[in-house]
Amino acid sequence: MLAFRLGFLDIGWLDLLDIGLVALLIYQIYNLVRGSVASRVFIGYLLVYLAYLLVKALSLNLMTTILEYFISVGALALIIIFQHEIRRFLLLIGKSTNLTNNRWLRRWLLRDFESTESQMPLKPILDTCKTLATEFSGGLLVLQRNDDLEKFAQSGEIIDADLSKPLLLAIFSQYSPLHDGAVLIIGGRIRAARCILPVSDDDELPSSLGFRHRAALGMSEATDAAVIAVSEESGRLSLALNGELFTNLSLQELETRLEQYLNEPHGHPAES
Ligand SMILES: Nc1ncnc2c1ncn2[C@@H]1O[C@H](COP(=O)(O)OP(=O)(O)OP(=O)(O)O)[C@@H](O)[C@H]1O
Repeated sequence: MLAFRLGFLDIGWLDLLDIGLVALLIYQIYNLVRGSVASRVFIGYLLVYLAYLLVKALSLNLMTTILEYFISVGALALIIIFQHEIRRFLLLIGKSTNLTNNRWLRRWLLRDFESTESQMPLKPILDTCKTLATEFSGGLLVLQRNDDLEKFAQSGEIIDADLSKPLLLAIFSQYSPLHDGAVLIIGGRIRAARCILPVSDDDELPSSLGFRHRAALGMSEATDAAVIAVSEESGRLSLALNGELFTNLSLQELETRLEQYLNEPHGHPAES
C-alpha cells in the first residue's frame, strides 16, 4: 500500500510504521544511555560501524575483515558493557506491556478477586520514619508489594513479628545489633532486619547520597518493593520506587506516594 512517493522512492504505510518504530527505539536507547559512560561507548561503536560501512564500500578487503571481526566481538562486549541499560530497557518494556497496568482493565479483570485496600499498615511505618528523621537516626525500610523478597530476608536476621513503631525504633537504635542494613516488611509484618540489599550503580545519583540511598534505589530496580531511606546525616526522607529515587520528601509527601503506589495492586509507579 503506497503512502506517498519521494523522488524515486515509494513509501508505504508499513515503511512509515517501520521508521516510527526505529525512531522510538533510538529515542528509548538514547534515554537509557544519556549522560552515562555507556553513551560514549555507544557512540564509539557506532563510529566503528560507520568506518566499516565506508571501507566496505571502498572495497578495502583487509580492513573490512578486521573491522568485521571487531564488530562481531564488539557486539558481545556491548552486551556486557550495557547490561545495566539492557536490564532497565527490558524492565521498561515488561512494565509497559503488562496488561494489568491498565487501571480500567485491571479493575474489570480483578474486580472479584482483589480488594483495593492496601495490605500494608502505613501508620507505624510513617510514625517510625518521623521519629528517625527528627532524631537523625538512619533507617532503611523495604515494603513488599508483589515480588517475592524472601531471598533478601534470608540475607539478614529473621524476626517475623507484628509491625509496631516501638519494635522498629528498637531495631534502628544505634545500640541495637540489628540496626545496620535494611528491615523488610512483608505481608504487613516485620519479616527480617539487618538485610543486605543490591546496590544501584546509577551514575546520575548525586554524590552526596551514600550507600543507604544506593541500596534503596538498587532494591527498587531489582524488585517492585517501595524502599524508604531515612538519612542519618540530614534526617531527610527518600523513597525509591521502580528504579526512581524521590529525595527530600516531607512526611505528607511520603505518605501520599506510598498510599498511591501500594494501593495500585499491579505495577503503576507513583507519578512524580
Ligand atoms: N547494600 C546495603 N544493604 C543494606 N543496607 C545498606 C547497604 N549499604 C549501606 N547500607 C546501610 O546504610 C548505612 C549507611 O551508609 P552510608 O552512610 O554510606 O549511606 P548514606 O546514603 O550516606 O546515608 P546517610 O545519609 O544516612 O549517611 C550503613 O551503615 C548500612 O546500615
